[in-house]
Amino acid sequence: MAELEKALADIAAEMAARTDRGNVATYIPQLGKIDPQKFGIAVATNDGSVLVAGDADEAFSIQSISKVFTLTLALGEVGDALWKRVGREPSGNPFNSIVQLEHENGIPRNPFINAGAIVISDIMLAGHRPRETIGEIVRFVRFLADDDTIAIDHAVAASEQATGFRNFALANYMKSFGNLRHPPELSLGVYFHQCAIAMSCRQLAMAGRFLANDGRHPETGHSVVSAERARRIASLMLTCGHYDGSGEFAFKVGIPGKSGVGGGILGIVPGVGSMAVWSPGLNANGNSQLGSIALEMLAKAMNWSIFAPR
Ligand SMILES: NC(=O)CC[C@H](N)C(=O)O
Repeated sequence: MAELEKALADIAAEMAARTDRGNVATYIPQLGKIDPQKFGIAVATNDGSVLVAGDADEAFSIQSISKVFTLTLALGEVGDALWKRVGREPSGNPFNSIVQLEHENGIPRNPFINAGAIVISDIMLAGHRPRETIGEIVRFVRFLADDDTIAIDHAVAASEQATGFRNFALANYMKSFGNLRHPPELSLGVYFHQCAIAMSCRQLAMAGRFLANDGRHPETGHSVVSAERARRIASLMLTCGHYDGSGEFAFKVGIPGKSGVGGGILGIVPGVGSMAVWSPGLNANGNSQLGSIALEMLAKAMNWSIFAPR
């Protein structure tokens, strides 16, 4: 544990000093206001410790990291039927790309690109009003993190709703193929609100624990998903969690991860623990620039690559 504590402190100190911080997302105006100097990191180990460094208790917009939680919920609701409407292959394209949908019958490549996550939101809407589905997502994340203070940042949701022209295009396009069952604006309403959930690194690391622990909530031992499902969700994080930067992240860090344009990354080391990092500046693929570097340093220091023999 002392080794991990030192690794986190060293990483936070190095990251505070770096000037190559990437650029904050400005296409969602509310995110453009965030201070790029922020840096936080947290690790929740399977044996119950939580270690943090930097701004690990400051909430930020989780954005696409929410797609891990909605995929988990939707699989619980409809099971493997979900895969008729969303693929499981890396897209090799930016997170908000529309190009593949035309040739692939409006079926998004995977649940972690925007198009895929909008279909997942549509699946979760079945039989519910948007506010009920949004409530279900927030309750699930609170349960996973063991923290009832987690909430949606409504200014971020409104900001995205007002400027989400790409996402409206994706939703309308998929609707034309029959891959959305509800009016696009309702599926998008769910999607924008899940992306606007605000969480700290500590809360995110806590929420990811079930994925590192064979699908079980480590404290209660209760099953959140089956062990097989936890492995499958983690495998998609590895292959698709960083969009067209997924190969690079797997190559350099070697753990399943999911990024968001708020600058957060959730990382999973099966059997060991869950971790979250936050630095708002993004690289060219829309993934946290220093967050990726920090996780690379941490995985190296702790020998956490999933490809390292245990
Ligand atoms: N990569 C992301 O985090 C993208 C999510 C963001 N809400 C969007 O739709 O553009």
